[in-house]
Amino acid sequence: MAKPESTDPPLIELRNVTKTYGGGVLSRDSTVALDDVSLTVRGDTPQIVSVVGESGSGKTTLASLLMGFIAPTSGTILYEGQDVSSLSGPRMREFRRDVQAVFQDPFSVFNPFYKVDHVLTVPIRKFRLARSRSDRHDLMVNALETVGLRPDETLGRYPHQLSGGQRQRVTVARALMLRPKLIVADEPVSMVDASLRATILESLRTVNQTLNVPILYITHDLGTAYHVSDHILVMYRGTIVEAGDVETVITAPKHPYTQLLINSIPWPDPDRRWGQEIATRSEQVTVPEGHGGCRFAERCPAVMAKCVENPPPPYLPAADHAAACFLYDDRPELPKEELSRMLTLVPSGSSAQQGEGVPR
Ligand SMILES: Nc1ncnc2c1ncn2[C@@H]1O[C@H](COP(=O)(O)OP(=O)(O)OP(=O)(O)O)[C@@H](O)[C@H]1O
Repeated sequence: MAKPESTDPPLIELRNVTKTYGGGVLSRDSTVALDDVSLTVRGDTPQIVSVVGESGSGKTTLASLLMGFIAPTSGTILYEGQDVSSLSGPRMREFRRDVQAVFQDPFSVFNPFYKVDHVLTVPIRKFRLARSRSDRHDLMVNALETVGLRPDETLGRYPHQLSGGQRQRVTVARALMLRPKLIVADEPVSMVDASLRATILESLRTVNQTLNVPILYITHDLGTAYHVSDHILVMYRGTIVEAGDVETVITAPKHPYTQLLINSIPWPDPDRRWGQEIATRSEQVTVPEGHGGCRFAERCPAVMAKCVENPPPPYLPAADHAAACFLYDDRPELPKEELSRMLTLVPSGSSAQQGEGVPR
């Protein structure tokens, strides 16, 4: 059953955010990486939400905006109801603590000349998380154990003495020591061997379930998204084209882009029927260059005349399942800013207990 929605302002809210790189909005050289996206991330629903889409679809841009690393070209980003661009020093510090990142390259946070401990002690000092040496040690041990690492085999070592998977789990430990309200993991397993991916994703799952930390998992890999997440957002060229419960979206995708994406993947279980029949064209349509309609029109096997006139709003082809596609224009329309509300409507199904981790 859905939890009653909290009246507190959401942790982060994107309102009509567009991000354009290079040359200004009207320049021919500019790239619209994110196009008028509205999204709400509530910190009180401990879910793992995956953001999937092919390379260049705007996933990292979305993540960077959510973390305040870059500013939007237009639109507003709110942190607990306050415009991020006007946060005072102390509020910015809270924001930086509340939203933690786990990056693609686990090497990027390690200095090869310092022991692994350094990566953990820096945030402890910066955010004054411990009162004494032994407090600090307990904090590190606790965090490492939560992500499945043995502290005696991790502390005191140099980065090169750990495997890629271990290093990435140290970065997860580092993030969770701060008891964040959200972890944004941007392709956290793409640079490690396939054999180590499962352990990293498992550690994220553990953090999510034992400490109730919501996680935004950015990936181009639908397989891991399916296995690890509760909900999924599918992006195509800077827009969210489909969103919903992961099982529903993967097994019964509605948007032709998601259908193509899913059908192009060799799923491991041949007996299981993934995806759906791909929607096909019922009318002959010429897609003019530079049209202002659906960004997927050029590639869409089901393109219709109206698709090149206006961008489709998100419709609700099924309960808690949205697709921005005119194939569903006989279904209720979901106001764009409501798209992400779906992420809070369906409970995660996890039996997550409030964890006993590090006190805030
Ligand atoms: N700093 C930048 N300067 C110019 N263009 C950029 C910059 N960062 C991203 N872009 C462009 O914006 C678009 C979206 O990029 P983004 O990195 O957000 O996509 P992505 O979905 O994360 O891709 P990938 O999966 O390859 O990381 C792409 O066309 C990209 O080339």
